[in-house]
Amino acid sequence: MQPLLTARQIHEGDSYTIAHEPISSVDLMERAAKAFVKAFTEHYSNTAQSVIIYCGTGNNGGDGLAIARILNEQEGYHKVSVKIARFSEKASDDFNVNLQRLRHTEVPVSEFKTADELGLESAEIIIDALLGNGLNKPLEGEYQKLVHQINEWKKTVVAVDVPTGFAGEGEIDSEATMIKAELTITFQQPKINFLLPESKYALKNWLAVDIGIDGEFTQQLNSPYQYVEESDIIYMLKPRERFSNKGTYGHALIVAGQAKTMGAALLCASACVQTGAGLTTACIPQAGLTALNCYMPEIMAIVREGNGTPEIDWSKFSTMGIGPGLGKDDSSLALLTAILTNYTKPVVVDADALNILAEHRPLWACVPKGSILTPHMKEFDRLFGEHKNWWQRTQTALQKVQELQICIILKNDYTIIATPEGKLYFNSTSNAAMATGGMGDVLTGIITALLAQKYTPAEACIAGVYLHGMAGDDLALPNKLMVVLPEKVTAQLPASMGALMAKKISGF
Ligand SMILES: NC(=O)C1=CN([C@@H]2O[C@H](COP(=O)(O)OP(=O)(O)OC[C@H]3O[C@@H](n4cnc5c(N)ncnc54)[C@H](O)[C@@H]3O)[C@@H](O)[C@H]2O)[C@H](O)CC1
Ligand SMILES: [K+]
Repeated sequence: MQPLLTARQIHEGDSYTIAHEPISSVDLMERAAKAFVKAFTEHYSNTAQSVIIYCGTGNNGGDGLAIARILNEQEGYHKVSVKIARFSEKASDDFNVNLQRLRHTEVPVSEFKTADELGLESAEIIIDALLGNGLNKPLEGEYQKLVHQINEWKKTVVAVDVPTGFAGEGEIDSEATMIKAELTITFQQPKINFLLPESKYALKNWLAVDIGIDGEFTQQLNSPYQYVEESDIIYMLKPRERFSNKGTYGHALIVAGQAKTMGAALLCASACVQTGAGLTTACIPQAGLTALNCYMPEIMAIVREGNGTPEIDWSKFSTMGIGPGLGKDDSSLALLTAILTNYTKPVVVDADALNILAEHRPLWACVPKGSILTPHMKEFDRLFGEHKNWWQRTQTALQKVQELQICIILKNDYTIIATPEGKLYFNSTSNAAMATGGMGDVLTGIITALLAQKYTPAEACIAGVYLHGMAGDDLALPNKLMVVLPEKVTAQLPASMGALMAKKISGF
């Protein structure tokens, strides 16, 4: 896991690294500038392009000055120039050192005291090194004017560490003034807010470059915010053992579907099978039985007849996934109530089952500890009330998982998993080609299968969300697909899991 740190913790990480590596702060800045330049030149390789670097007078500006020198002297970008915004008397020491160094190069440097002094900008690329992680209030005055001006030019902007005016954590005000950057090259770790949807106002793309901040130190800060990486899933993944049989991998029950929404049940149950549950039974309406048998003969059925609740032998099942296409009528309510009052092991609650929960608060007390709720944004707000922004949702999720002793999977680009230990895990796989109906049903099937195979609820969430996104990436990215259907993701799962297991066996 990569810990995601707040601005203050990032600053602590810098100071610790400076003191204990040891390295001087100006050398750390040089390392950061070099890492930025390496990524920049990979993306904007035409050295004949004109590049202007707008610098503040703090350390973000200091980075900008070092970047200008390195681009010019080491990378052959001869049309690099620098403009310094002298909006305050203050300048950091490392800014001053780098200004002296830059004066020994051919890079033209000019300064301005007000945004009005600027004429039209002729450079093709703007590097934003005005303010970084030191932002301590929304932009106003000259900074606000300057950032508006830069955005109006509609040039390609590449931000150093964070787009100026964008706060790395806390509520994002979509009305606030911030640089709109094509690419943000950030140091060491994505800032927490890069992973929330409102970051789209300032960031189109981002990438993180390693600048050698002490990893042991940042781990022990025990941040509640974590970024899930491939190695975490490889570590968690359990092999299929010799002499194992279907009983080894659990028996999952998928409670889903109505006559007109059988697709959701089929997608969910088939994903459960493909993720390796030893046995999968689907509790479906009579009308769906033929479809189920034709779609995937591996799945067994418990048939719901009319509006009655079927007999279920609770002891037979390792876990249950409930909700896709289930509907919210009285029979669905009765079925969900029967499950939650009779079954005590962790279950996965999705879709219509979440909506039933939202409308029947007394049922919440019956949700088995360790259960997993998988809402998208609207379902989340139906359950826990309206939220103005995603930061608020993350904080509510943190609070609710501890209160109810459950896990919550809040679905999005970087799906957020909240666990009862008070952690938020941000997933790093998936892509926009996967944004189609039915994808959530597949996720529920995957997570149910992992619970059946004795993964802990937190592991089932973290690994399930990762594998779901990974299968989608494995299909969409190499083949440049615009759209990936849930059924294809399901079919891809064994191969994607197998690829991770092969890495595990070969020691990565
Ligand atoms: N590990 C790392 O990530 C490293 C980061 N580096 C770079 O350092 C900056 C952070 O530098 P800092 O000097 O702390 O802050 P800024 O340059 O972002 O800001 C300077 C200064 O500006 C003032 N200020 C804050 N908000 C406002 C505002 N809204 N209006 C006006 N003035 C404002 C405040 O006084 C700030 O101190 C980080 O982003 C990286 O780019 C290091 O180079 C290496 C290690
Ligand atoms: K910046």
